[in-house]
Amino acid sequence: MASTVLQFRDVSVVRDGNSILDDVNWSVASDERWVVLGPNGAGKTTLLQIAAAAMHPTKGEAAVLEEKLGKTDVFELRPMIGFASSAMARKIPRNETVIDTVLTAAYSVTGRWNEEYEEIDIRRAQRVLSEWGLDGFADRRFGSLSDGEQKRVQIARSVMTDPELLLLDEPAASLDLGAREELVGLLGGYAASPASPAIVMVTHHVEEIPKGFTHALLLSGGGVVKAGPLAEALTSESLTEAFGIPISLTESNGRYVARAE
Ligand SMILES: Nc1ncnc2c1ncn2[C@@H]1O[C@H](COP(=O)(O)OP(=O)(O)OP(=O)(O)O)[C@@H](O)[C@H]1O
Repeated sequence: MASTVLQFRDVSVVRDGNSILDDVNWSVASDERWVVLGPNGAGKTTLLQIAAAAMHPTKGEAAVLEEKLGKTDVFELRPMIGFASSAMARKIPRNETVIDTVLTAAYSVTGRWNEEYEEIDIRRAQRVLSEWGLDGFADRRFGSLSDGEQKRVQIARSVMTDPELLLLDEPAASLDLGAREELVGLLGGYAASPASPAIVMVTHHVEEIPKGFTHALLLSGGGVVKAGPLAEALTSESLTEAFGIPISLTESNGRYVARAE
């Protein structure tokens, strides 16, 4: 049976007197795959920070993997959460090999020192690399990879620990069309597997929503415009409201295109 991996009740975040998130109510079940959309400054990254147990709400209550933030040891919680973001990627040493970039996730570090890795971890890292289309890349230096390959390594790293919740902050940002489609295809396959964890992906573009994603959360100005199953929450009307311009959304075979009217 599905469990609740995220439960936000009236969550607000205030910084310098500004409300960054405003009374957000949201819940994510273990078998759901969410896309989070909204204009620049809507609060998407802040929402992910709370989901990652990296930030506490100023007001309200957030539970992550059924543990209330503020009443649990976040250092025990964080290894159960996979998080791929450009901020995380910046911490990966450029000269780290791809296999070590993924392996070090098992030890919650970036940059291999003198750790001895278990054979079981090495085999898992090789399997994860293969799942993300990175066969033959194990000995390459992270900094020598293309943007698309680096993004896939970041995701491989974030699923290495077999997390119960996977958070992706703009995984397809800066990718060319071919690399984007390759990543979206891999994410779609991953999302469709019942063995995969709950996924929350922030993106700026509906074109980047993989098939197999089930729910959408639209944010604007720190507040929820719409949240729910994709077919109900992701519409021309909700995008128009979130972005403040008339937007027309079309869906074809599980993929989306949006443009201003
Ligand atoms: N520590 C802080 N102090 C003051 N304001 C902040 C702080 N952190 C974030 N903000 C502001 O909160 C708002 C929401 O930021 P956030 O990064 O969550 O938005 P976002 O939806 O992820 O934006 P983008 O799409 O541009 O990445 C922004 O206006 C940002 O400037």
